Amino acid sequence: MAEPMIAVRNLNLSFGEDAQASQVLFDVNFEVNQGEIFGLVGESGSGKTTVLKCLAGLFTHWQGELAINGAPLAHEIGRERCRLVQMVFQDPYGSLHPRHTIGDILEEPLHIHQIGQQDKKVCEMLEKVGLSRAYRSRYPHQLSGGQRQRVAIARALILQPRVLLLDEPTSALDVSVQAEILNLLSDLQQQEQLTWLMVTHDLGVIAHLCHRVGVMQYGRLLETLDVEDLLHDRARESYTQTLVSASRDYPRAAV
Ligand SMILES: Nc1ncnc2c1ncn2[C@@H]1O[C@H](COP(=O)(O)OP(=O)(O)OP(=O)(O)O)[C@@H](O)[C@H]1O
Repeated sequence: MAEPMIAVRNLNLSFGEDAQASQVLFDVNFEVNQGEIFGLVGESGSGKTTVLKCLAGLFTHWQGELAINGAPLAHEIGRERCRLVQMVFQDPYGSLHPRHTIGDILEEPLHIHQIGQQDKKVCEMLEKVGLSRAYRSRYPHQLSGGQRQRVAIARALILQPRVLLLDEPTSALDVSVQAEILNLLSDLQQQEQLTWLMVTHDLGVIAHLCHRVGVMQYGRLLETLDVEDLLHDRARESYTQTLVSASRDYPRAAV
């Protein structure tokens, strides 16, 4: 059988030391296949973002095994990891350098990885995310929230990663632009057959994009299930059923 694109095995992580240590991930296990979109859901503080940050190399003191396409990830982040795994953050306001132009922001990863044809690649990537090449000379504060998130997505994709990690990619955006960004993400995923792991609170986002879902509570993965089973009340765990019904009662509340 083919290796999963993402493998998370017995992932544990604590913050602090000795008596002050607080464990936030407990033996988290799941796999995501090539081309699949896997959603992580669960209440605030359950550890979803922490799992993404371990895979992205933003936390390095985890224990367990992480692998991309069968190759184990080292704890320290290297250049190769950046080419394999990229992350899009929730807040497009905070994630782009305010004094760099959009052109600089998109060229920087190409420069670091010594990839040629930078100008051409930046223009192609802008076009892919629905922005004209005129945006290259603009600064982040001159863009709308939706346009900034398009730039953040372009920056994440410019190195052609195998895996994209998305942390609530639409929740900081105005409701009117959320659907635009979701449609863009969905188109890009189909074109590139990328593997995605995304954190979301929004049942609508899960229904629109995800194939399978992992449900987290208190740092543990309670169950994984197909999105169809989640949406049709076929979850095994009563916690999952409660999350889904809470989200139906309050469509924009936490799932
Ligand atoms: N750098 C850190 N230092 C100490 N504790 C942290 C740190 N980052 C996260 N935590 C703790 O880890 C736990 C899990 O946080 P995490 O951000 O992964 O939750 P989450 O499920 O993504 O929540 P949300 O949906 O609110 O983003 C929380 O209790 C949080 O306080």
